[in-house]
Amino acid sequence: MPGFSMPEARAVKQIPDRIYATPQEQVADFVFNEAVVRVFPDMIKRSVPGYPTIVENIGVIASQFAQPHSTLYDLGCSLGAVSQALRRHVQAEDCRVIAVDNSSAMVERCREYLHAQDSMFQELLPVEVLEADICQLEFQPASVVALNFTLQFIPREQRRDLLAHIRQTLLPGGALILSEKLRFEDSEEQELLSDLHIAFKRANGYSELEIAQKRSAIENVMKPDSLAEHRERLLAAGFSKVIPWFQCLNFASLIALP
Ligand SMILES: C[S@@+](CC[C@H](N)C(=O)[O-])C[C@H]1O[C@@H](n2cnc3c(N)ncnc32)[C@H](O)[C@@H]1O
Ligand SMILES: O=C(O)C(=O)C[C@]1(C(=O)O)C=C[C@@H](O)C=C1
Repeated sequence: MPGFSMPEARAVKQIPDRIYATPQEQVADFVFNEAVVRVFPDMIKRSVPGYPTIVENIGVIASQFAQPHSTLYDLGCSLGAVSQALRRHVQAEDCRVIAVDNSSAMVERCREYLHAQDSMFQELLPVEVLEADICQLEFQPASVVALNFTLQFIPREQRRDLLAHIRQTLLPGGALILSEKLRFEDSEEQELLSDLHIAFKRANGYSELEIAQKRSAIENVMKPDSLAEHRERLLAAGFSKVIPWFQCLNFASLIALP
């Protein structure tokens, strides 16, 4: 399938993530800084089961919801993997992509990667990369909004307002695509799926030390919700329907319809 060959991804230098490989006296809270930016493509692929499939299929799903003359948002874009997938798949007339992140290190590198995509392909959708807080953003009328592993980093008390704001910005026929790490209310399910996630990381070459230190680094900054919490909050924010389309271990992606 030509759409799945990801030529741009191959052009990105894959520096291995060794950030937590040496013992740290005190593990600092995780931040999306320059050190993380350097290894991010490797880190996210080895940490999130199904990540390449999710990213590519966000492009495919978006192509079904994109409306002519509208904006497509990639919120918490990091290095722009989702923006690149949107540009590979969306054919609707006169669309543009707005990618937003509040990490200046991410934004700088994201712009470089999107320029590289521009130099390799013709007739790509125009893209703009904004350094901004997505909770403070003035949205343009949009047909597709992607939050790919971003909402879990937004303080819990701000999540509902952000989703309500996104709902108000969505055009009829559009969609929000929301991917998140999940937590489970059933303790056996929680234990099994988080053990399997650890096994996934181990199978991808992370040591016990790396896994443990990364866990301490993210526990104060990344707060996953359950599927039921996501569904309730999306409905409370004004979405009419929530459709899970992907789950691998404790990572899932949902389509929410206006
Ligand atoms: C796990 S990464 C997202 C991965 C990316 N969407 C992808 O598919 O490769 C989370 C991103 O959200 C960004 N972020 C967190 N809080 C944000 C906020 N309030 N406004 C904008 N970006 C934010 C972080 O800087 C980080 O780049
Ligand atoms: O849950 C974990 O252990 C993770 O490493 C997950 C996760 C994420 O879901 O965004 C956390 C931070 C990094 O951005 C990459 C992956």
